[in-house]
Amino acid sequence: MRDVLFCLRRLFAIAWALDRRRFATGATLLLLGAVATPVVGLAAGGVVDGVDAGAPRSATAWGVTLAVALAGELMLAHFAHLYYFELAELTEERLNRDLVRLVNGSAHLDRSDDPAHADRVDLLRQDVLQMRETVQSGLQLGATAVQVLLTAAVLVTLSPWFLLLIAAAVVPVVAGRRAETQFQETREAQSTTTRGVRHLRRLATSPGSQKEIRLSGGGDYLLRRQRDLLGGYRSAMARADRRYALRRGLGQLAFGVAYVGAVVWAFELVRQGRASAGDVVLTVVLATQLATQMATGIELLGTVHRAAAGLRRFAALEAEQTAEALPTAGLPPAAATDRGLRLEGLRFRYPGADEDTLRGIDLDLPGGTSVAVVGENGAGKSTLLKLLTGLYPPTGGRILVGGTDLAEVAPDAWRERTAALHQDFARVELGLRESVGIGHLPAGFAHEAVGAALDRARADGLGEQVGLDGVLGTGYADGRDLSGGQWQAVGFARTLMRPDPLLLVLDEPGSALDALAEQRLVDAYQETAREVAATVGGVTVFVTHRLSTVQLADHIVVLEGGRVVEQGTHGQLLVAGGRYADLWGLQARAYAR
Ligand SMILES: Nc1ncnc2c1ncn2[C@@H]1O[C@H](COP(=O)(O)OP(=O)(O)OP(=O)(O)O)[C@@H](O)[C@H]1O
Repeated sequence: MRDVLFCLRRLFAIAWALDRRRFATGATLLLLGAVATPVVGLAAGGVVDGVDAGAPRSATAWGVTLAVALAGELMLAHFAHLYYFELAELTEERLNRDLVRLVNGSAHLDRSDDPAHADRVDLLRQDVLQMRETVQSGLQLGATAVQVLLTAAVLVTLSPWFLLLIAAAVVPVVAGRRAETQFQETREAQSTTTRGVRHLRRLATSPGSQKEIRLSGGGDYLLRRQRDLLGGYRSAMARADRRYALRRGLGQLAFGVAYVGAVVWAFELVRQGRASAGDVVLTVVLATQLATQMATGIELLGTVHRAAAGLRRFAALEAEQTAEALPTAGLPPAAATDRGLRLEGLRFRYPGADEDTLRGIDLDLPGGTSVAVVGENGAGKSTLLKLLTGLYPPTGGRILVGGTDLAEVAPDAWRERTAALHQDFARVELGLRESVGIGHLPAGFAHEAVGAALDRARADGLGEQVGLDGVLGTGYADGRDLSGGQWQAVGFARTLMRPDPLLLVLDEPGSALDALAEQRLVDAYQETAREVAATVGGVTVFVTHRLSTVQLADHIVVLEGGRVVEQGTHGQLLVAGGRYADLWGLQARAYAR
């Protein structure tokens, strides 16, 4: 019951804050409709007693009451629905917004990389979809509770033994709750499977991956994988469903026996002369109503109870995020720095991983320089960039920005001074202006600012082709899909919206570009970096596998197994004849062939 009260308190508080008038009117109409239900029983008994006693006036008065109560029961519930339906929609929307804020509100990305957290967020997305129904169910549950209480009060005035009927009515409630909890546990245990199925479905149907799936003929394989996953899921859920139905059925059976006993007892009271024929009708009507009310109540309780589990998940996430919320306090980063960045004994281990990805990195990156980070797949290059941009806190060592430990700098303020294009950049399917302008909201999507960012990213041609208000992506009827390189250029322009960044980060610009386009992109970046270096002394760090691009950097860092194994200029590293020289030789031979 605690769960149910918690859920109702929370949802009603949101609904009340969103629209008091609608909430109060909907609830009042529902309650009036609830009162009408037991009145139907009283009036039906009154009619029978009136007729039995040969009192036509009384019978007529009760008849009119019966008609009004029946009409009220139907009409009031209908009008109430008009009010609370919209309110429920508003509540669901609000929770959706809260979820987006929560998922994006933590200081670091650690949680997003945790599969258990991903499962929880996935469940929460489904939970929020149910909240609309829950608000309605919660209000109806309140009205049903009033109905049950009134019905019970009337029955008890006939005979205290009818209390047993009410006690029996609790059995299906308890059994239903148990069944619901078990069902929920099974559902949660299956969340990894459902997430997997959804991923496979998206993979097989989304425009982004469909080309590859079709060409590789992998569709059948994905379907088989889905079938296998679903096979296990369905049998687990079918078992849970059967257990659920059995527990609830047994609960209902207990009430059914008590119901028959109550009707028999009413006839016995008449036989003893302690009750009238009208009382028997009243008992039959009310006991039937009680059965329906309890069944409805269990159904509604189930919905609210299910939602309570979701709201608890929500509250837990909220509490965790509040504890880890982006601290607003902290030092501001230096307005300008020629000391650049310094990494001291930097170590990092991903949450849940068995070993460190970065194993003690010491680097000096003076302000105004461009730094290329190279190394084999998995060397830790992208991880290093994530730490520099503050997406993760180091698990050891520190990063100094202009001499100040990054851990002491306000994360928000640091983010405002970094511009980053990651390997898995976002394809923001909105208008070109928004897709670029979202990189720096204070600029207010202004034509000049967005146009300048597109120019700097050398994507002005795209601006002319699509138009600043042209819609990107196939998610819209009038949207236009872009090539991988064009999407990257939009992402690049987005990063260049940031004014005066102290750190510019570019992770594998060549992943979607040909060599020439990558060179243009890096040139554009270098140019921006030079401008920034001249004004604030920013550092540019880029990761690429193309050494033709790397050679232009002021400083080259070679990572291997999370450690710096070499560093220097292109010339110095070639002379040193180490790892970099080997890689250079390999790529030069490949080009010469
Ligand atoms: N979110 C994560 N959780 C756990 N381990 C991770 C995560 N991201 C990366 N790793 C691991 O950290 C190591 C370094 O990954 P990283 O992406 O930094 O390498 P990289 O040098 O950028 O590789 P690539 O050239 O392939 O992009 C890899 O072994 C990878 O499996």
